[in-house]
Parts: sequence; C-alpha cells; structure tokens
Amino acid sequence: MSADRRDGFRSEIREAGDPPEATARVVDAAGTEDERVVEAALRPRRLAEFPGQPRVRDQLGLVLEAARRRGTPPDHVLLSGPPGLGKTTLAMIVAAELERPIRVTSGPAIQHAGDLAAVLSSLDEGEVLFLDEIHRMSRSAEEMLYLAMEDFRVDVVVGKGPGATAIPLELPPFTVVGATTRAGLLPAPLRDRFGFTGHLDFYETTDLVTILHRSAGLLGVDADEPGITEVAGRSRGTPRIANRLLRRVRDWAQVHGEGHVDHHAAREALALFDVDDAGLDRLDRAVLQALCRRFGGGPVGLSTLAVSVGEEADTVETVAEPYLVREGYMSRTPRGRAATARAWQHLGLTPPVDAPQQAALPLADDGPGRLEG
Ligand SMILES: Nc1ncnc2c1ncn2[C@@H]1O[C@H](COP(=O)(O)OP(=O)(O)OP(=O)(O)O)[C@@H](O)[C@H]1O
Repeated sequence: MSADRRDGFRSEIREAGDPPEATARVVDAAGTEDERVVEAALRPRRLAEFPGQPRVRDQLGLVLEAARRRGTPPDHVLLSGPPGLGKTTLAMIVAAELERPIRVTSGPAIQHAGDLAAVLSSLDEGEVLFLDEIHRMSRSAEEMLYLAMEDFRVDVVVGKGPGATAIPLELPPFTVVGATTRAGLLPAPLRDRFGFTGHLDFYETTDLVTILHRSAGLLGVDADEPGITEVAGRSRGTPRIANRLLRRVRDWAQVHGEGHVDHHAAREALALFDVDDAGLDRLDRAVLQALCRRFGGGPVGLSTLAVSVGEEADTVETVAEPYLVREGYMSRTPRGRAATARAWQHLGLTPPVDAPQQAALPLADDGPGRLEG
C-alpha cells in the first residue's frame, strides 16, 4: 500500500485553498506496523476457534485432517480475499493444526530467485511456508516456486553467461500457504500448483459479534452486547476493522466513563472517529456527496470525481470505491461512476427525477479494476 493511502487522507469535499488534512483512517482494512503486536495477540490459534468463513473453514479442515491421517503434508493452500479477513491467521492455523513449524515471508521480500532458493533450501520436512502477498513475487522467483511446489526440487544456477550451470537440489516435502488480495494477478501456472484455494469473503455481522466478544475478553475490555453489536455493524465486514474500532471505543469509554463499552460509548466514539452507522467514513461520504451534489448522480469519470474530493484517482479507486460498490452505494459503468438510490438515501438527498439508472458492473477479481480514467 502506498504511503499516501496508509498515512493520510484529505477526505472531505474541500474548497480550493483549504489546508490538507492528514489523519490515519480508522476504517482502513490494511493493517499498520503498530498494530502487529495486538493483532498477533487476537488471532485465533486453531480452526475450531475461528469464527466465520464456514465454507473455507470446513474445506480446509477436511484437507488438513485427511493429510494428518495419511501422515503426509497436505496440498499447497492458496488463500485469497480482501485485507484484514484472516488469511495470515488461517496460515498460522494450518501450521498449528499440522503441528508443524511455519516460516513466514512475503512476495515483496523475494525479489530474486536466489532469495527464494535460500528459504526453500532451509525448510524442514513438513514445514509450512507462508508466502504473503504472493502476487508480488518476481517472475524468476515464481518460476522457481512452480518447480519447488510440484517436484520438491530447485535448480540452483551457479555462474553466469554461457558457463552457468544448474545444480538440482532436492527438497523435503513441505506445504506452501500463499495469500493474496489479488488472485487474478497470479499467473495460471502458479495458481494451478495450489491443490486447495479458499476465497475469504466479508463477514456477517453475527460473526463479527462473536469475534468482538472474544477480542474484548482477550483485551480485558468490559463490553456488553449492544455495545459490541454497534461496533460490529460499522466494521465493514472486516475483523481487523472491528478489532480496531473496539480499541477506539474502549479508549473513549476509559476517558469518558468507567471503561464499560456499551451502546452509548460505541456511538459516541465512532462519531468522534467519523465512522457513520453504515461504516462509511469521511472519504466514502465525500465521494458520494460529490457524485450526488456536484454531478447529479453521475456518471462521471474517475479523475474528475477524484479531483472534486481533493484525492488521487488511485486513492478513490482503491480505498473508497470497492466498499461503496460492494455495498451498492455506487456503480461502475462504462461511462463513469454513478450514485445508486442507496447513496441518495444514505445522504438524505432526493435524486433528480431524470437521474439516469446505471447498471452496475462487477469489479474484476476481488480488487478494483479500471474502466475509464
Ligand atoms: N475469523 C477471525 N476470527 C477472529 N479474528 C480474526 C478473524 N479473521 C481475522 N481476524 C483478526 O483480524 C486481524 C487481521 O487478520 P489477518 O492478519 O489474518 O488478515 P489478512 O487477511 O492476512 O490481512 P492482510 O491481507 O492485510 O495481510 C487479526 O488481528 C486477526 O486476529
């Protein structure tokens, strides 16, 4: 994620000359460095403790149990889906269920085939290799990985130019768990090496309630059902956001009360952090406001829309748009972005009688695509 997305947004519709505003976004589904420790403490350790994603959980449970009974490593596992839904957590669970160690690395850390060869050649039998952001590995490393996944072998190239020789190196059987937010970006030969693919979807509010009760217990937060439910309903179907909002509500409750997270504390704290009833923040609302108020509901080009909210087109497209489209506030049409009836309703505005009805196009893959500039 770019520093721009992680560090700050100027997320209100502003008039020219207004000073830029830099605040971290509390509903950003991407994790931050600071959150790593608390996130690690909140991860469920075993499949039976993992709420939500029933299909993936049951399928993965079957694959792991069968491998355990056979006494062989399971097929390689690919986990795809938006950030913050539990891919890393599930990778850790795979290793825990197999009672094997896990080695953690990521696509951006493996820029050369040699980096991957070093990791692969040090794996023990049955070890789990977690490759986060696997779609960001270099092409040469990807090619080495195909071979390693299929034949448990790597060819280590020694020397350069015409004198270079490939020395085959046998590897003990191991299991790759790959995670990606953009499964569509993986080349087919790599995708095909995964015997099991699980796609994680946004969580139901009831599952987030379960997750939040568990997190509150682990964090020692005294929270009641209405408080938890309020937080869950504004968490955009994402456990990472739910856990973060819970921590902010806890902060509010500690400063303004006895530390009890109830409905009132949740509403006050989330209002302070600009998260509305639907989980939309200022950037989301600014985009909808611009679409409805300035462009009569659209369609309008992405760049024009972005300029009107004082943001980069990329920020609008990758940060605000996926959730707004998924939740039916906005549609992507061949002629640009358009507000839906739900957007007008959410803003408490009446659409013009001649507002064009735009058919929504699905997002390509599980991430944003670009239809126009
Ligand atoms: N099903 C779940 N139950 C409880 N907590 C969960 C669940 N899924 C995710 N979480 C929590 O949400 C946080 C983020 O999860 P995780 O790091 O596994 O997401 P991710 O999909 O790997 O994200 P990214 O794509 O950014 O790497 C962690 O604190 C984790 O404990």
